[in-house]
Amino acid sequence: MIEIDDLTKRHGRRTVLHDVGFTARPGRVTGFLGPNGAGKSSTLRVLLGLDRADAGTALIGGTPYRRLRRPLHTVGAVLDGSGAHRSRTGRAHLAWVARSNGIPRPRVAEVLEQVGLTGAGRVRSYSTGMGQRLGIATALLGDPAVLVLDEPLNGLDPEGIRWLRRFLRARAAEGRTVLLSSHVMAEVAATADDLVVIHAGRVVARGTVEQVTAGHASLEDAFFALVEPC
Ligand SMILES: Nc1ncnc2c1ncn2[C@@H]1O[C@H](COP(=O)(O)OP(=O)(O)OP(=O)(O)O)[C@@H](O)[C@H]1O
Repeated sequence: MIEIDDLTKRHGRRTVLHDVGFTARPGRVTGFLGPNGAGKSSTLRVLLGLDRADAGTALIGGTPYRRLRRPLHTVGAVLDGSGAHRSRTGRAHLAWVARSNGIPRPRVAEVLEQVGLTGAGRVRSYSTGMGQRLGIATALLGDPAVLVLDEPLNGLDPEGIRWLRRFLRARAAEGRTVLLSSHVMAEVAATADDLVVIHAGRVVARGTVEQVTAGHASLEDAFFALVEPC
């Protein structure tokens, strides 16, 4: 479970998050949707302990990230690529992360299998989709109940997008909490159960996909009705 309450974040005199609040629940994929600069990454950075909020709370399983005793076992995050060195193999990268977090080595083969990267070589030869899968494999190492992905669809081809949609749905079906930020509306509508729409640092809608799109032909229409000034 992810619980975000009244989050406010300022950079200098500019407020980039205004009382942002929402919940992402276990067993569901929550789409975090908004145009560029809306505040998605800022929210996720606070959630993942990379930045401090000026006010409000962001909890993962009831605890702020910085107080988690075993973060990799609680939340898996995919932010900017895999973070792997290009001259390493994906397997070597995962083995290194596992070792430095006290995760048993056999887990590496399990996560490689889960993301379909078993036979892959050095990271420098990876496509965008493979890099994304390696990031996801890294996030899964600690078998966390919560997965957070920031713009995971960027640069993926149709096959990669389909794979990711099925993969995230399967993780939610296992009872995990999946939070997925994106500005790709049609894909989010096809993947998510719940939506949180953020615009100019404020949550402008939240609810199930059906609730947020009610009265509109598509999520795209609902989105523009929410974010465009009348
Ligand atoms: N370190 C920083 N200093 C100043 N302003 C910042 C900083 N980080 C983010 N911002 C501003 O905060 C606002 C929200 O940015 P954020 O990256 O959270 O948006 P986003 O919804 O993730 O957009 P994108 O899809 O473009 O990544 C933007 O106006 C951005 O310029």
